[in-house]
Amino acid sequence: MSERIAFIGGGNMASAIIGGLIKQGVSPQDIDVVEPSEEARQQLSSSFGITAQAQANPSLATASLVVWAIKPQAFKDAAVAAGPFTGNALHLSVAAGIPTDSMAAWLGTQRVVRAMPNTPALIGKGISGLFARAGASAEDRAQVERVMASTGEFLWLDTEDKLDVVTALSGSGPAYVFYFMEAMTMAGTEMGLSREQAEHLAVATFAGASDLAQTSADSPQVLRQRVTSKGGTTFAAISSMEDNDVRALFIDAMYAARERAKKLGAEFGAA
Ligand SMILES: NC(=O)c1ccc[n+]([C@@H]2O[C@H](COP(=O)([O-])OP(=O)(O)OC[C@H]3O[C@@H](n4cnc5c(N)ncnc54)[C@H](OP(=O)(O)O)[C@@H]3O)[C@@H](O)[C@H]2O)c1
Ligand code: PRO
Repeated sequence: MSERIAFIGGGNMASAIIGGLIKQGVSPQDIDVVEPSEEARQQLSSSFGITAQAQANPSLATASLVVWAIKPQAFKDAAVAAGPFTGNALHLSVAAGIPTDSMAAWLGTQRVVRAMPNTPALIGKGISGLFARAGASAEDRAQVERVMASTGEFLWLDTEDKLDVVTALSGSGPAYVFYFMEAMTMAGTEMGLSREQAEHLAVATFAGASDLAQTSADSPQVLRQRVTSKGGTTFAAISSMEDNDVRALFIDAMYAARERAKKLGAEFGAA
């Protein structure tokens, strides 16, 4: 990758992608970042040696790819500020909800792709859903794949609305996993383990179970059944969860996340 890449927004997700690109051999000198927060600019400088700009400026015109890594709420204003300099670039957004229709209208180009990554991207173990607008060429898609591969796995979606589902599942998903880790740690501590012991056991359990699910030919359901001896301890725990409708509540929570993605798009994507 010898092309220049500009990031609009230099926070968590931008840093995860930039970290992956630099590990892949991209020079920090080929990366521009627009980031209004001084603290975030300092972080980019100390982590990656990148001197970020406080606002959009004509130097963005040298970028062949612009990555939009800002909150949906800030997208339109940022697009209006940077759009005049980026007309010739391919645009890749990681923002939840904001539709490519809006981006195409704000930026005056059809070369728009959306990605929904997740924070394990920070260690190259993310997974992203990707959707390309019809105006993005095969080479545009290939360029996006090269960038997103630096953060982990990716899969292409055939319709844009499925990105909201990916957002609810794997985009927000790490938070669900951490939430369960927190609950397991809390329970283990209440029952007499030290906090460190309980957290260690919870984190290692998720890591081991995830590796097992990834490498096994069996489904998560079968793997769960293998842990669950009839009349045993796991059976007691799973029965308690089923009696309390934990599965249904969890599914409700994911619908709430998808709904929020749609609302963010409708509210902040309005042209
Ligand atoms: N975090 C995740 O797990 C995750 C996963 C998938 C997708 N995403 C998406 O990624 C996007 C960014 O999320 P994030 O977690 O990286 O947020 P973040 O850490 O808050 O980073 C966004 C950065 O953009 C800056 N910003 C605000 N207005 C700007 C402007 N006009 N031009 C340039 N930069 C501007 C913010 O500065 P201030 O703080 O000063 O406002 C902030 O530093 C969101 O749209 C989110 O939906 C996030
Ligand atoms: N973080 C962003 C949010 O919570 C998008 C997916 C993960 O809105």
